[in-house]
Amino acid sequence: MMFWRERERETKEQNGGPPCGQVRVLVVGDSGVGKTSLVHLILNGSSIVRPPQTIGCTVGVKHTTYGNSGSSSTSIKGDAERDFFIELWDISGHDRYKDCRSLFYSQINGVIFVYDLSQRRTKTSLQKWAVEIATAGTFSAPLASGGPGGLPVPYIVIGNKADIATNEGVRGSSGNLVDMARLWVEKQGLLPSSEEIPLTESFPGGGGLIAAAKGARYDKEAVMKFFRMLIRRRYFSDDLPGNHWSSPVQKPLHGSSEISNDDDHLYKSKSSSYIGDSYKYNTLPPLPAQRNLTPPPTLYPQQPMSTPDNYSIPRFASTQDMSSARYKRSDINV
Ligand SMILES: Nc1nc2c(ncn2[C@@H]2O[C@H](COP(=O)(O)OP(=O)(O)OP(=O)(O)O)[C@@H](O)[C@H]2O)c(=O)[nH]1
Repeated sequence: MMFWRERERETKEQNGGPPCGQVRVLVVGDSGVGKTSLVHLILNGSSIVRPPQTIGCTVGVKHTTYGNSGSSSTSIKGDAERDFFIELWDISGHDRYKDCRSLFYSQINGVIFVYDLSQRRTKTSLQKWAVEIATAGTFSAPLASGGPGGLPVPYIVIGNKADIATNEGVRGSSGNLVDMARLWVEKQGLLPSSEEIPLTESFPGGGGLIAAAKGARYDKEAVMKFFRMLIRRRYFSDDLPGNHWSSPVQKPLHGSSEISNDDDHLYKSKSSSYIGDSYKYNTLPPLPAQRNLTPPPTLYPQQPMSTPDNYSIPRFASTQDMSSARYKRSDINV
């Protein structure tokens, strides 16, 4: 038995590197915007009814595969399918963790910014989050130029709670609406792709809710594409020195449905609930210290306290939105 396991391991290693890999994604945004709910949905495909308030940071891990034995959209020529783990670091948005949360900004491959479509200030404060991460974080496989606030890794922006936002985007939450949202999250998390969205009568809300559910289902695919893009950048890009499994025959595919351009800092989604933001990028190149950090040999979750590269990188800090109001959990009336 040991013999075969050993042989299998050797074969995989001869095939271009260790059998699995890992990318780290921060999930950030103001308290109560729905980060924990979103992570739970990504990991489990179902809603969480009463998410606890995150204390500091919670890490969830999603398994996926990437390589030529998967779907054509994830294929890499000449490369066997491998296991990858997406670490989702759900950072508490509460102000009480403001001074210590930079502990978690280590070896970042990508960022998911989350805001509440019904609370406009949660969107404007994303710039502040971007500056904080860019200033205090260390990055794996950084981009050649910085994004919002100097952030040197790809990111997506997710507008959550589409079910309670009006077309104008500013309506406060109410208890009933939150209940409706829970119902919606349950439905959209459990629906197989072939199944129709439930009839209008199933929901107390009407067409807007159904549209939101449809949009969210579509965007789950967008999130997976984002993860695959991060895997490709870290492990299959010829441009990044020190990456595992990079070889002339392992060039990234540039399929039309994939996020193939590394300069696409922001993944732009067309759907209603995942909304691309038109950040203006500054033109600062990444500092030498931010150049590609050597990835670890396996994909097991990294321990933030033991990471040797836990240092601060002084970067240009935007003053935009520094005055954004505090967002209280009570504002969403849950
Ligand atoms: N209406 C509605 N409510 C949602 C949605 N997603 C999450 N919620 C609710 O919003 C509240 C806050 O959600 P969380 O996931 O805990 O928010 P968070 O961003 O992780 O909050 P912190 O842990 O404080 O940073 C909970 O009551 C959720 O049920 C949604 O899409 N629509």
